[in-house]
Amino acid sequence: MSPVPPPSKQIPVIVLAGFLGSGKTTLLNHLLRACRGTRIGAIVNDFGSIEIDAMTVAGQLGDSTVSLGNGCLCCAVDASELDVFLEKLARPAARLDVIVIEASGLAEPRELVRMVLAAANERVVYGGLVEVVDAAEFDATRERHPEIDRHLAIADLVVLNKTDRVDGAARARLRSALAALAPGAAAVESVYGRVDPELFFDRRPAGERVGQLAFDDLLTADDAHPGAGTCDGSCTGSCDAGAGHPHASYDSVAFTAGRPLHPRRLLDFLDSRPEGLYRIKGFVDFGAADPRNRYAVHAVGRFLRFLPEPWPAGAERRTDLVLIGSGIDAPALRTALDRTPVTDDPADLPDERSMWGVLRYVADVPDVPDVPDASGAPGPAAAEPAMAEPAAEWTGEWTGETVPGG
Ligand SMILES: Nc1nc2c(ncn2[C@@H]2O[C@H](COP(=O)(O)OP(=O)(O)OP(=O)(O)O)[C@@H](O)[C@H]2O)c(=O)[nH]1
Repeated sequence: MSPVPPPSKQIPVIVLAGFLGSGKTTLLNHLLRACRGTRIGAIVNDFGSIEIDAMTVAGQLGDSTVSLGNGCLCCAVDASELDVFLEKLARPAARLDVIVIEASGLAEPRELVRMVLAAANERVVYGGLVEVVDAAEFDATRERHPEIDRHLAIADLVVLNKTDRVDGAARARLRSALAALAPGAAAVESVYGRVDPELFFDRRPAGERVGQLAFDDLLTADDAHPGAGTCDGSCTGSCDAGAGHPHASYDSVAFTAGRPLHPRRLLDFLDSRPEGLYRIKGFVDFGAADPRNRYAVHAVGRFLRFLPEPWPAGAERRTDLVLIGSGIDAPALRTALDRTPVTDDPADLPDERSMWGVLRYVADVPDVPDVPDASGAPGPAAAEPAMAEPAAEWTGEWTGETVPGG
């Protein structure tokens, strides 16, 4: 009997990687909003026990969004878990054109790529590795995590994000550093992840670059995950199986509160956060201090930003935060956070002025169009952002540029 031929149309699976806070979710949100009829399936692999990224991915996508939950996909025993999710997304009824896996900011992209390549599902094909780089934090991150060089070396597309946070000279320097680190990869700059979606939907960079990242290379790589096969995939960062991965030395703290937080006390907590606490993300309920809005909070390094957005209809009023850092005292952080909710003491009720500290970190949200279509009109999906973002002009112009040396 002859083997069953693979289906004619295979769905590219793109791995979207990048260090903590580099802008992966922002970019994925942009793609989902600017897709113009292209059907995208998203797999969000979050780190920490609350799935903040899954909550922020635009529109929630219903059946098309699969969050892998707590832990790091790269630690899964084998690719079977990923296969289950890919199977679900690749079924013909879902009619997807592309699947994007947003890796945890601490995932080892090589492992994720290997898993996609090894996927049993014949309806999917590996579509390339996109590495998002935070222009403002790149040097510091690279110092702490030299393995970033290894990630860039296998990238098919490098997105130099947050270029609004650096000047022209720094941008040029970063571009040439990335050219050396990611030879052969296309490079593109962006602000708030606003890259041309065509880069993701119509191109299959890896297919055209056989040799850069071949299946065999990955299977025989001698620097493979030393602990692969020993972790159940539910690690929260202290798992030994991840030794050698960026997350090996990281811990996460998940904090949930049903009571509103006191703005002043939360600000005190944030202003005094320890150096090693690299990333904070989530949603805050300030209760009576602003009953209309919940506040998305993002801290990356010393950068802090609050983004108010109206509470979704029917959403439970509560606070969910994930804190990720290295060398952090998790119990002490939890104790400090436990002190931030408002108490029953009437004198403790926040007033209007209590919000001033928070408002210092709220960005203006000018009304700018998203990536224009061929007619110059703003994309239709741009009208309904799921998460308020400080908007910025799209500067992620596709240059088709291949970095010298490639
Ligand atoms: N100034 C500036 N901020 C940005 C840009 N892109 C993203 N951000 C902000 O950076 C923070 C982190 O962005 P995310 O998209 O959540 O980053 P991430 O890589 O998904 O983060 P992890 O899931 O923790 O790894 C958020 O506050 C974003 O609004 C940008 O181009 N410029």
